[in-house]
Amino acid sequence: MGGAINMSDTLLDVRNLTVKYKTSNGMLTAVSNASFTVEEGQFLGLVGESGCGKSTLVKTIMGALDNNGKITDGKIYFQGNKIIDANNELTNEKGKWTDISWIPQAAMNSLDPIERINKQAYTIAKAHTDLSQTQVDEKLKEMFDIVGIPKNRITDYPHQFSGGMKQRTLIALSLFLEPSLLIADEPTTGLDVIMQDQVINYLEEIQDELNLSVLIITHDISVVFEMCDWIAVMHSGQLVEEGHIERVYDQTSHPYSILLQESLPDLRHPDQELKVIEGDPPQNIGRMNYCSFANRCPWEIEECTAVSPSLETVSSNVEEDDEQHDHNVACIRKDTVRSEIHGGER
Ligand SMILES: Nc1ncnc2c1ncn2[C@@H]1O[C@H](COP(=O)(O)OP(=O)(O)OP(=O)(O)O)[C@@H](O)[C@H]1O
Repeated sequence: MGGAINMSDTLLDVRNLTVKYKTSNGMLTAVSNASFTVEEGQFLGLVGESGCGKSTLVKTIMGALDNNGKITDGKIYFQGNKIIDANNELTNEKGKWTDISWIPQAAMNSLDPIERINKQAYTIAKAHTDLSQTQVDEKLKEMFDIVGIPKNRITDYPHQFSGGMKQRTLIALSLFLEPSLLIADEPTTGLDVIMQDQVINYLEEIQDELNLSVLIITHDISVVFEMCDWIAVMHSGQLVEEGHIERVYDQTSHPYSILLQESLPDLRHPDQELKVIEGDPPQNIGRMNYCSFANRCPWEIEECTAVSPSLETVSSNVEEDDEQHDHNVACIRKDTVRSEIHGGER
């Protein structure tokens, strides 16, 4: 788990974002009224099962939404500047691409197999900077050092690396232009446990050495508990729980997060019996004026299908102004759920 961070400036600020896709069945809501921030130096883990809208959120931030996708509400700010809103207006395009670096899902396969790594880095650099090949090589060597690959291997071809090394090469390639924010989509998926561990360790090292902010997108809540300072849990387009990792781990409060935690192996409790989350998320066609988890939720009552719950701070036993311990949950039954699960701890 990541260490304590110094809360300072807000780097990324996503406010009330709703993104829809035009489909043959109507407008599908992929992200509904989502708000969250990434602070300087923070590791935020955005977690949820396949199809919940994680990639849509990231593509929106990067201005890379599919053609049939549209922001219907909300705004995104980066370093205080609005970079995108419902008019798809991009106000800071050049800055955005060098300050935010994105490793898309399955990006390992996007490394060009017939081009040396340092040449690929030069191609990336050329699009944004005036750096020479020699300057690129120097920067890349520094990054190879941080991710634990010998510097002299910057001239290798991708096929000369193992899966974990390729993933770390991608991290190096995404960092050598010194972005403020790295967005890593499923950085450990498809790697074996040892390589997953390596990638996690190197990302932690990067946090220490570069004071970088990282948004990690994953379906694996244990990866988030292992390496992030903050967590945001998403279910079928809605952010359902978010907060400081320690609080969310100790007092998980949204029914989906509770079941998600019980459905995946927990590195701290390897003997725990795994449960299955029954049912499927709804097809969010039209307005989302309901809780997307209602039809799968053991605590569901009629009202859950009649309102879209917003994130609200849950009671905590720390000082009220201690922002680092914020813990927000979008569930109209959160008090009942919390008292059943955590009893007197509330
Ligand atoms: N171009 C598109 N057109 C129509 N629907 C789409 C499109 N892209 C995504 N969707 C739908 O939007 C919803 C969110 O998809 P998204 O890819 O953002 O989820 P995800 O959480 O990233 O899933 P995964 O982890 O499998 O990539 C899903 O219901 C998906 O089917």
